[in-house]
Amino acid sequence: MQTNKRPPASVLFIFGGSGDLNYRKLTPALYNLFLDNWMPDQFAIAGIGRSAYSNEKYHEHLLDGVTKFSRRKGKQNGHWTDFTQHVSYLQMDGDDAAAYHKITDLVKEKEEEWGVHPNVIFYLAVAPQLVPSIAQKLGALKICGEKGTTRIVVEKPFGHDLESAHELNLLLSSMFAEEQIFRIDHYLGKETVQNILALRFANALFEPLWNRNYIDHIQITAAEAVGLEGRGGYFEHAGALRDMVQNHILQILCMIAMEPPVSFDANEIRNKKVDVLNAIRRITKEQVHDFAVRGQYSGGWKKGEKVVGYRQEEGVNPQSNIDTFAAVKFYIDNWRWQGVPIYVRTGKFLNQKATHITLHFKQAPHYAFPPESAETWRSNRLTISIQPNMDISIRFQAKRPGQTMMLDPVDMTFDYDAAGEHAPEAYETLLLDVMEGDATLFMRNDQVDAAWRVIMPILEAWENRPPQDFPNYAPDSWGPDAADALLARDGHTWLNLPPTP
Ligand SMILES: NC(=O)C1=CN([C@@H]2O[C@H](COP(=O)(O)OP(=O)(O)OC[C@H]3O[C@@H](n4cnc5c(N)ncnc54)[C@H](OP(=O)(O)O)[C@@H]3O)[C@@H](O)[C@H]2O)C=CC1
Ligand SMILES: O=C1O[C@H](COP(=O)(O)O)[C@@H](O)[C@H](O)[C@H]1O
Repeated sequence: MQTNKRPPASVLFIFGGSGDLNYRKLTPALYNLFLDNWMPDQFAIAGIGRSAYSNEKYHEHLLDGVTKFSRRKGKQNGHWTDFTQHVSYLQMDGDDAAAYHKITDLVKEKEEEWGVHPNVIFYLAVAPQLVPSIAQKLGALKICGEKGTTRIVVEKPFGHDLESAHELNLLLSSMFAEEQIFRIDHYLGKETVQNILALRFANALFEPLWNRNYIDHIQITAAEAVGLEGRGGYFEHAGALRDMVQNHILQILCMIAMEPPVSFDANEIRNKKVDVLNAIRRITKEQVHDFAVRGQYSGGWKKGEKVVGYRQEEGVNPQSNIDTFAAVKFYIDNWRWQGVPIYVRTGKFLNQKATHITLHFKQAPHYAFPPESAETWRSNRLTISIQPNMDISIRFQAKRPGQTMMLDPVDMTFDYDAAGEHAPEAYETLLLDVMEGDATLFMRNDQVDAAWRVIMPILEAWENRPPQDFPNYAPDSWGPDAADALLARDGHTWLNLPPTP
């Protein structure tokens, strides 16, 4: 085991301890932190839910998730019993204020056992509508007065729209100081997303080109090959624009477009990011049609298997107008990005899982090579692949070997997978940051508000104007034709990278 500077003693309460997020992501991440020797010397994790579990059954349930979803794929499960010494289950209803003594009792017990006052972390991995009720009850607990040692982690989506996000922010800040509130967006914990800052600001090579003088347009794709995976009840209240664009995609856009930070202080990074969100040109409701495209998948075939359409999924209204695909063209009105379109798209049941960002460079001002080789002239681009590939690739023109001056596009690639032996999962990084109290990779209240402000006109226009053509894309495709038209109008096409072998 490596020696790490580990966080102080901590008790972590996971509301939603019996839920999907904890099963798939949180416990596998915590177990990996334990295996990599990042967990504190003294720690306790308590899963919370209404379902009945003995500690033993709870551990079995969690081990199943670890075996299926951990990046270690079941390897090193031999240390599981040691890990579970720290894990318990508290059966309680988050709406029942009288049950909250179970929390203070456990904290007291650990305090006595360890002889120190531990950090207390409340992770709210529950449906958004439960968050205010739980947060209110937590705020009333005596331990929540311990500024700095008590933290609350709130999962996305943060609110349902600008107004509800604003109300939730008010509620949380009436009980917790801003530095105690961790609004999570797991994309910010992804290694390759964090590497955007290193690429841009640790190298003198790219920054001089990173602006409207050299960049023609930018594309951000966050395509998913999976469908709803049983989350129909949630998705019916969300849709792709709320689920992915308002948070993950806008956060990536901020990292691509932000000005160089003076330091890596959490507030400095967040200030620079919020500047980007505030500079995004507001689309008026009347313009939405020209700037945004929505889609919903039909039934059909996916990799040889018959699948139902969105409207036939469990928990979905058979006449649902919810978007399972969204594409938007943004402009950033500032000196760096004026006039550079930024196209973003996301969707369920698309052709492949692929998240990548591409900066397409402008053509060289004069082409002195034979016209036969001009076909691929436009191909200078820099691609940052977030997942499943983790790499950065630069495409440029090179001479084709031979006696004639013919050019071909070639790629020079940095493979992040090969460099970092065991890249931590996003939730590992973020949970460790919470235990350490580092909020750099979390959203501040004004960032959340600003992101909602960007998408509100689109949401409102879509809600007021029901789509006439849903369902409008087939599973395994790249979304509706209108998404291609959005770029074609500007003379561009979406970059669809070849699938991972
Ligand atoms: N699943 C995922 O991959 C992702 C989820 N998220 C977010 O995480 C949050 C949780 O999602 P997910 O885990 O999928 O949802 P689930 O429906 O799987 O889990 C919900 C959890 O909430 C608990 N719960 C519900 N009502 C109460 C109550 N009154 N008191 C105490 N506990 C309660 C449930 O436990 P019980 O029924 O036992 O009471 C269950 O553990 C959501 O905000 C979601 O958007 C974000 C990113 C990815
Ligand atoms: O937050 C969410 O993200 C997942 C996609 O996450 P990824 O890390 O697998 O790219 C998405 O499926 C889900 O709908 C959304 O709520």
